[in-house]
Amino acid sequence: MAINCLRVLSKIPLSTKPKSPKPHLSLPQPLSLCGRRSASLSLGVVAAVEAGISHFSSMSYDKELHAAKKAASLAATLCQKVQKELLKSDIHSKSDKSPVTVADYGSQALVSFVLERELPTESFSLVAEEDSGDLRKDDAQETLQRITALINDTLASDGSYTVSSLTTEDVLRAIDSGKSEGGSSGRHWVLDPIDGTKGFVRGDQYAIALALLDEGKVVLGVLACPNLPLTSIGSDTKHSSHNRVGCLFFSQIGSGTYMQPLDGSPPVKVHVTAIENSEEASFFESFEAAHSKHDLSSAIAKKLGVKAPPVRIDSQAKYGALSRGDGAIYLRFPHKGYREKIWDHAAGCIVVTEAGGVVTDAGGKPLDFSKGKYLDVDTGIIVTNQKLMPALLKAVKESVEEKTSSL
Ligand SMILES: Nc1ncnc2c1ncn2[C@@H]1O[C@H](COP(=O)(O)O)[C@@H](O)[C@H]1OP(=O)(O)O
Ligand SMILES: [Mg+2]
Ligand SMILES: [Mg+2]
Ligand SMILES: [Mg+2]
Repeated sequence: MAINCLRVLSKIPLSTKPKSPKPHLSLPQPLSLCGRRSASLSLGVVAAVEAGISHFSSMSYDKELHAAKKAASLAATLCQKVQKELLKSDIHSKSDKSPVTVADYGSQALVSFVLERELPTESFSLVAEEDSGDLRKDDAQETLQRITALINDTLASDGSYTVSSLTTEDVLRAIDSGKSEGGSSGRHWVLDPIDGTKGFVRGDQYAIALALLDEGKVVLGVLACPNLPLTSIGSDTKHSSHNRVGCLFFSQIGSGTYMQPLDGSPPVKVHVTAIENSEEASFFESFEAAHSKHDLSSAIAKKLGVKAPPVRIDSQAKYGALSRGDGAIYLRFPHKGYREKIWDHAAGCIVVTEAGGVVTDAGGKPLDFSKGKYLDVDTGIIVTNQKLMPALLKAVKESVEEKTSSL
């Protein structure tokens, strides 16, 4: 079915914006996020902001967005095939890491190949999670052949490219296109070919997360979430095994966030929740306790008077769910020593901010994607709507201080 769906998707006109979306605020992120475009800004800052507005909002990234949607959708098809095989196999082989390796590399090579094909005139820079080092080893040749066959099958069933089959060398080269370091000048694609590996192996949530940086700023993002139900997964919603799954979220700076089924049905504009009372809020966090401190999130939620239990799911699907109002808050506090990477947040961040949300570190600073592969964040990452952010920041600050002083 996914294959037919991709055929449908590829027939969607180049412009991915539906006919009459009401474009909302197109301020550059750091200021629009905090709603701080006030009289207290100096004239110099205002001038810089205006310059930022005209630079980014006058740019159209339609062509790049079309390519990104196509790349992420094809990668999703490839990952779905692998996950299906993985889940068919017995418990013993579930602990075998190779299926997920095949999907990680396959997804990265496919995205890289599609972007280069769709945008042949643009210089191509990709910052991505995987590299081909291990695949070039002698004992990995069988795996490399499996990956190559999987990519060729996926491209053949889509039918949009009249390429003769890719060779193993083409695949290695496509994976290694992802070796860029990113940074504050020029354009860089940012890719997590499978975000939420643990969820992928369990048969739960994962995402293919692709974003574009222009001069250090995220200007578009696409999140393909093959297992995410099309309807809400909030704490107050009843889950049914009949729910249709497979969501594609996409955003372009200044144009809002849209969600469409991965089967290619038309997109709808989405917004974060309008909840103002933190007692009514529910929050998302990692499924894996090793990825985020659940005890700290509970302390923060308690301070805010949150009644609903946490919704724990893997990957940047959390950002997607938040962008359509399934929950109000996302809390992420990695354990000491872990450094966040740009590919784990770039697409999610624009998907939420263009849907009206706010993404900052625990100190209230916007995330800075211009420093290379890593994000330097204070303590953690918090996400909510504009109304709840002041109370959330206060609760985070107090809870972090209490935790530190109790050590
Ligand atoms: N020790 C860790 N702490 C925090 N995040 C981690 C850790 N190890 C891996 N990750 C990354 O966290 C993200 C998923 O977290 P979660 O699902 O909990 O939100 C993924 O990007 C995952 O990488 P990967 O892309 O390899 O899956
Ligand atoms: Mg990741
Ligand atoms: Mg990954
Ligand atoms: Mg990984």
